[in-house]
Amino acid sequence: METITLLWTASVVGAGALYWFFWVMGAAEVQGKRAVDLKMGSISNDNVEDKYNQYWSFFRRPKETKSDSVPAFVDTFYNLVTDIYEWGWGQSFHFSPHVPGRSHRDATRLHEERVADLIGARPGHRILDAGCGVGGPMRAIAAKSGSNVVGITINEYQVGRARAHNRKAGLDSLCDVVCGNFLQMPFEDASFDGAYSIEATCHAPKLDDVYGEIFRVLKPGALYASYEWVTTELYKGDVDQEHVEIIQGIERGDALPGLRAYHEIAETAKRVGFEVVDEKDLAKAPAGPWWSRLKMGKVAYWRNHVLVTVLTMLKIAPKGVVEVHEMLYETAGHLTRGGETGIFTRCI
Ligand SMILES: C=C(CC[C@@H](C)[C@H]1CC[C@H]2C3=CC[C@H]4[C@H](C)[C@@H](O)CC[C@]4(C)[C@H]3CC[C@]12C)C(C)C
Ligand SMILES: C[S@@+](CC[C@H](N)C(=O)[O-])C[C@H]1O[C@@H](n2cnc3c(N)ncnc32)[C@H](O)[C@@H]1O
Repeated sequence: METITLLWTASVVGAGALYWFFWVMGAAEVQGKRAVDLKMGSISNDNVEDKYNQYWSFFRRPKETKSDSVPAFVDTFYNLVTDIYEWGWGQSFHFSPHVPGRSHRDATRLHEERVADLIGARPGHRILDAGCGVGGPMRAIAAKSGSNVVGITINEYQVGRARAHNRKAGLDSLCDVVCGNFLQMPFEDASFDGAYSIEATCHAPKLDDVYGEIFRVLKPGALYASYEWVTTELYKGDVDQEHVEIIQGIERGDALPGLRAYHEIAETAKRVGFEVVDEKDLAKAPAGPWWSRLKMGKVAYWRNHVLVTVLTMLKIAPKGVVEVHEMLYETAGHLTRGGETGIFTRCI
């Protein structure tokens, strides 16, 4: 009798612990994805490992990537990482300056709403989001400004996720999402009243191409704001091997065909026809460090590693997820070092 009671108690406690570990702790972000729901975008379970290996060999030497193939490999990258990003970061795939006393969620929203102010978005406007992810920024900007936002992403899986989130947030009448390449957009000339891109155009092999397309679809006089990833004047790739490793680590783990230098952004914008009204390094004071959120996540990363390993062993998550997760963990280290050394920043 006692043994039965003991076994019964042990199994109830065990089941409770498993439930807590996978479902309660598994929801890394409030309202986020759960570990048991991790898919690898539109890649079938049997192909995840192969796709990851193909991605990895393509981006091993980022500056040598073939321009024409970049969008296809960026698409593969987002098939591999979209669910992990949503699970561990939320619906906005970008960094935000740390705001003392405010949560990450608030800081993210403030950073997104700033875009609506910068481009003067208002009700009746049609605004372009070039590289929209699963639409965190588009929902914040549409809700704040009342404008209609049209997002474009190269990744079909993200289109489905973004549309589902838009419906759930009751914003589907203001937010629309299309699958396409921002280097050749399926939009008429002069058909938008404003545009923005948040940490997305860094995926373009040539910045001229995507800026040129955005300029084409904007009405004359309309405003465009872009949050960019760049190296700073402190980056000394010709003499400092550690600098090279950090920057290549960022490029490899984020599907970037080569980071640009800070000064190239405004130069390119002018070259394609824009007038540059303002530019800023988003890491400079009074902005708090954008990489602090990455540093604080160490315990969560370990828990996530255990979760993906166990789920792969149980065949709930596809083979290859552990490798993708490890790649992201390493990338987080390179991004943190890039921020701390000041050789890498985000600018507008
Ligand atoms: C703009 C881009 C993406 C920026 C960030 C949203 C992502 C960059 C690195 C990602 C992450 C790193 C570590 C992951 C962690 C190991 C895992 O357990 C949970 C998810 C991470 C925190 C993940 C989340 C998104 C990033 C911070 C690029 C692609 C241009
Ligand atoms: C880091 S995510 C940022 C997403 C979104 N701006 C956000 O902040 O949540 C980069 C986005 O750019 C998109 N992207 C990259 N290259 C693209 C291309 N050639 N055409 C369209 N979208 C692209 C990706 O699919 C992804 O949605």
